[in-house]
Amino acid sequence: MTTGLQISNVTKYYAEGSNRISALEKVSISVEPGELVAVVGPSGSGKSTFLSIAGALLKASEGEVNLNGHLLAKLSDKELSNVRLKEIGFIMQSSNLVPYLNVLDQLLLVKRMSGKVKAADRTFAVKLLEELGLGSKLKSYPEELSGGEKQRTAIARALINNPNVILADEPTASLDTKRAHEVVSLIANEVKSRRKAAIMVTHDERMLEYCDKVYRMEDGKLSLAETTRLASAAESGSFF
Ligand SMILES: Nc1ncnc2c1ncn2[C@@H]1O[C@H](COP(=O)(O)OP(=O)(O)OP(=O)(O)O)[C@@H](O)[C@H]1O
Repeated sequence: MTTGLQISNVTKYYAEGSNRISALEKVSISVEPGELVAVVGPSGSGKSTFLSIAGALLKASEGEVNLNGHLLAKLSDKELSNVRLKEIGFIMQSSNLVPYLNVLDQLLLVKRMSGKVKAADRTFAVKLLEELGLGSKLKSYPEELSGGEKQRTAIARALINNPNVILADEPTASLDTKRAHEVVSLIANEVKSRRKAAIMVTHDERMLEYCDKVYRMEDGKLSLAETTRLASAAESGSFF
């Protein structure tokens, strides 16, 4: 079975009155297990549309998305929601934690949504939280956590169902530099050690050092950024 994420020639049109605007044009990318790729690009270039299609939240107008061996266009709505729950871990800009659940229960809630919570699930949740430096915070509520701790809880929550694909949308948007490095290096470690295929949309050039490849989205077209161009552009601040 093919694993990871393969997106081939995906085009997305939005209807706007009688016009249609094309938000993505023949976008192709392949992300292997254990690989973390970044997607950068200006506002309105198509990054959110791209991540929504990769995450089975939006259907492509043309082209093919193969997620972990599933051709998304062939799945029913029920099958798609199952794929989102069990095979994709989403990490968003803000951690979106449930205010009245403690850290451990944030993870167990996700397990509960996909079936009964077993003793092994609880053990795995504790292990993940310890791995992410939250071993002493299992019983803490979101309001008692720092921004970085909240985002680390969100990373653990994204991993609790052991998905093969991780999609992160600006995961450092609400963090200071130190916390941002902490969070992205933890994402990179989990991606490597647990062999996830991961895409991170980011505006934050400081985070690119953790990524295996950097792609640039411009006017709905995705291209691999050349390392040399990237380094010099990031230095001059012209890349974003
Ligand atoms: N639901 C929609 N209906 C019509 N047009 C849309 C819709 N969603 C996005 N667009 C348009 O598609 C293009 C790509 O938008 P998208 O949100 O994917 O860009 P983005 O790179 O994520 O931007 P940002 O960095 O500001 O979040 C833009 O021109 C946007 O106006």
